[in-house]
Amino acid sequence: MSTPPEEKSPDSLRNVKHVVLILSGKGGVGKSSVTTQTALSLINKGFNVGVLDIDLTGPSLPRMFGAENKQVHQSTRGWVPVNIVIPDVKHPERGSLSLMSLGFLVGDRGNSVVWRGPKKTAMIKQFLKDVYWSGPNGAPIDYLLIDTPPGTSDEHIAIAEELRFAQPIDGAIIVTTPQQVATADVRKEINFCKKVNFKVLGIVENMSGFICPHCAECTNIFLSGGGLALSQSLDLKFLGNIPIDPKFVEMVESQTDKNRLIDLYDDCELKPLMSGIIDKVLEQNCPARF
Ligand SMILES: Nc1ncnc2c1ncn2[C@@H]1O[C@H](COP(=O)(O)OP(=O)(O)OP(=O)(O)O)[C@@H](O)[C@H]1O
Ligand code: SF4
Repeated sequence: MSTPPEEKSPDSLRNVKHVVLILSGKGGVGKSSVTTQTALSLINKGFNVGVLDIDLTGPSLPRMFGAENKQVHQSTRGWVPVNIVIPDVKHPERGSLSLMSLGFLVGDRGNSVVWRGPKKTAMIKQFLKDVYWSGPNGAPIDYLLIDTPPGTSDEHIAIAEELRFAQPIDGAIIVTTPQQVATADVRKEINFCKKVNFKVLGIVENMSGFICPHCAECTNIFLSGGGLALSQSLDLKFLGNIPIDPKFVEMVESQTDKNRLIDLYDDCELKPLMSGIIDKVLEQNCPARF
């Protein structure tokens, strides 16, 4: 018997090899920053990356990538994401980056979206189905990163339902902060992954210490090490710590068309740390979707 059309894997993911979700129990722990840096790291390792910003309450990725004024358009194959990084002769080792965010559709960043459950769910499902993902010249997207809203809400259930037909997906990176690891939110997020059968690729402890802008020394202003302890107690992989680096925020704010985040990030103290974190994800050798 053939599969009913609504139960097919979303066509938009046909050209996507790996899907990774970025989750956090609470807002403001740096999920979007970790998504951004995961994307930058993967590009620097030569992968073609797609980023889907599904955080409908506060889509922040267009701002992080300095693309707030860019526009998406529709083609016969679906929404065409914004090209943030395309291969260039100066950096042949880099991959590409394309971004789709609700922020491009609602425009003004102050125009926050206050949709009720069913409308949100419908939007998320449409986002997963209707974006035409493709690398340069039709090359496959190696990694699609999905930046989800914080918590385990209706939106997450919608994502899980939609991705059920897009297996195998690699799984989820859980972002926490040193203060948050002791709370129930992270455990809830991990239980959610178990329930919907998403593999936890590992835990990242963000805002773990502070890099001094003067001497680059890292000081633990809050307790550190909770992320590692939590991973050990739940038998999950600990991917690493990312300290607060005021220069990272400065880089995000100082981008221009000629001075892009991908270039500025080369001088960021967080770059090698993030590279090590991503290596720990890659070494898990998750099977590609095709
Ligand atoms: N390691 C870091 N170093 C410096 N600044 C950081 C770091 N992580 C996050 N930030 C900053 O903290 C703020 C909140 O981070 P971010 O937007 O990534 O969090 P979030 O969890 O995605 O939030 P939300 O739930 O609102 O989407 C941003 O201004 C970001 O630039
Ligand atoms: S780490 Fe402390 S002592 Fe060193 S430069 Fe920074 S603020 Fe000053």
